[in-house]
Amino acid sequence: MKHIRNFCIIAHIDHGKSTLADRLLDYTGSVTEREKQDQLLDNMDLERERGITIKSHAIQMEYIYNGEQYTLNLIDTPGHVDFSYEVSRSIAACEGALLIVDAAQSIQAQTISNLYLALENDLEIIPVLNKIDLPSANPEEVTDDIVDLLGCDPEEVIPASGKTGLGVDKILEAIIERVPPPKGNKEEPLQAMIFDSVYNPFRGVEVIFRVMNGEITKGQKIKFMATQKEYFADEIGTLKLTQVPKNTIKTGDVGYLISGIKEAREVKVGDTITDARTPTQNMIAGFENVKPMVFAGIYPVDTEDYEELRASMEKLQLNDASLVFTPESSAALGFGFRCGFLGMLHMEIIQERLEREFDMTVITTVPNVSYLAYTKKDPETAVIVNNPSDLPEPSKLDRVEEPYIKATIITKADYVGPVMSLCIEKRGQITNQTYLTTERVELNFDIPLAEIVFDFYDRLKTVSKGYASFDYSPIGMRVSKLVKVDILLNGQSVDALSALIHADNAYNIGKKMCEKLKELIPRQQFDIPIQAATGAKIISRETIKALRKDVTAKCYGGDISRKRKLLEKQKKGKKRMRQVGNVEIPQQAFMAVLKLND
Ligand SMILES: Nc1nc2c(ncn2[C@@H]2O[C@H](COP(=O)(O)OP(=O)(O)OP(=O)(O)O)[C@@H](O)[C@H]2O)c(=O)[nH]1
Repeated sequence: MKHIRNFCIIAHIDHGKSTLADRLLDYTGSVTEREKQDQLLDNMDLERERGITIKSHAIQMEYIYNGEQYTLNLIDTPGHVDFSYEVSRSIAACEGALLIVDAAQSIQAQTISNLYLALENDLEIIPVLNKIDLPSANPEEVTDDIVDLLGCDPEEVIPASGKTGLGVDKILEAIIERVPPPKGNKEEPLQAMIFDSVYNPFRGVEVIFRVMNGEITKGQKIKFMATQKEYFADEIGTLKLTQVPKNTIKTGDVGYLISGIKEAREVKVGDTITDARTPTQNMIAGFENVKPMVFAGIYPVDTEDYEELRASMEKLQLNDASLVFTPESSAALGFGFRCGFLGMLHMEIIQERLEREFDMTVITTVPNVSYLAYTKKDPETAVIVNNPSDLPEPSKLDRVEEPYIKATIITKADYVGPVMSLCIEKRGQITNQTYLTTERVELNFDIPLAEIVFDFYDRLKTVSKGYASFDYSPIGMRVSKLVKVDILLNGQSVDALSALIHADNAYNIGKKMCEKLKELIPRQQFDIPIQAATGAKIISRETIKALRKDVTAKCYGGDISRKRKLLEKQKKGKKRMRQVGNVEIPQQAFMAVLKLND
């Protein structure tokens, strides 16, 4: 155990985490030339394209220092707020963290929020000043920022470059010297924490764990404490670039486990693995069932594809336990599913995977967060509202609660005004404002999750000209005045277009919705009135004028190739249209409420 070091890398997005991780692997000789791909740790196609480490993995390196061999387990942490629970569990599996700060960008919101997580878990922090090769680097200033943030000595900050490899040796030295070896007792019953799982269609779910106490042996009968399920440890081993099977994984070490688990749902990140016969009495603290944060309806474009969509979603769920769905039906869209996602990025990923892996074209409805409603009849029992149509009638409603988050924003002093206005427009309450330097300010807000999951980040980028970084964490439910805004097309209410909106904004948003839908819904042979309503009250109205005859006439005569192009364009456009009553609605219209400020 004395020769094991478990560490993770925490950084703001794009500060060079993956590049530096690759360098560490290189330097310790953990990778052969052949195995070198440009971003070793990001091996899912989608991840690579987006440049975001979606799933955390672990990798083991061997390093000889002062004549002694050390095992270094690098535990990768996902870089997006949607996956913050996984980050917290990965951090809990370590004793130390490299805190990487870009020498040109300095400290950003994610640097701070990840740092807090690491400090809560008592990790030893090794500050790394990265990208010092950049001409725009500001090493002295940024070192001062780091010293201020951590209260450390300037000498503790390691200057480095993932690009040139400078400083990598110093980083490895610091990991061995400064990060404490794992504690734990090998005589105690097995107690290991699951911090990740990977789905393999041939071998079943691969569980990634860190042994806290005791040890795990191949063939041992084990139990997962949260799910109460028992398995045999068919194969265990350590994670190098490939899996290396072993007979035991000892106290303090990190490994993988394969035991024929077919569904990702059976493996819960944060759960404790123990021995089935002599179980530990203590589950590792911090286990939580991950809860979806954002809900949306997913419907097949073609109603006949419903069963196929169900089969595809079930397959997706096998390898993505955080995706949840229940059947629902909509008067406008027919049969589909109400799906729960960890966040907007997760939702986009699922939609994209449905298209790529299953060739399903789907209509997604306006996403919403999960509310709690209490009725006058039973004001103690919460009704979970994941769909606007689940909201009880206003006359029966006692109160509604919505999820709030604590937001951390770091920006330049020049943009404090616009950033504050944006937060206030989004119903945020400022709780703190700290000048990190004379130039840079940290702002804290309590703000409803519903206001930030959609377009907040884009708006923030615009008002700060890109000089703002942002991160958040949930802080619970608060009472809120919410109303359901319905949209009527041709006098008919289209349930899939309804949205839950704060009462003070209902009129404004209803009006903008009508205007946006007028832009998005193609003109047809007849006038289409668009109305927004709360309850029986119409709050806004627009009309899509009927097509004039001579517009269609354009399709006749003239150049044949042009006509074909036009037809093709129409066909493509059709792909994501839904006929509701006698009105054709394109996919964008179902998302209109998200694009009101475009
Ligand atoms: N000049 C210079 N560029 C670097 C250095 N390290 C990383 N980069 C570049 O910075 C960008 C981001 O690097 P990544 O390693 O992907 O950053 P990351 O923090 O892993 O990003 P996420 O995984 O998306 O959070 C890439 O374009 C890298 O080529 C460095 O030391 N010097």
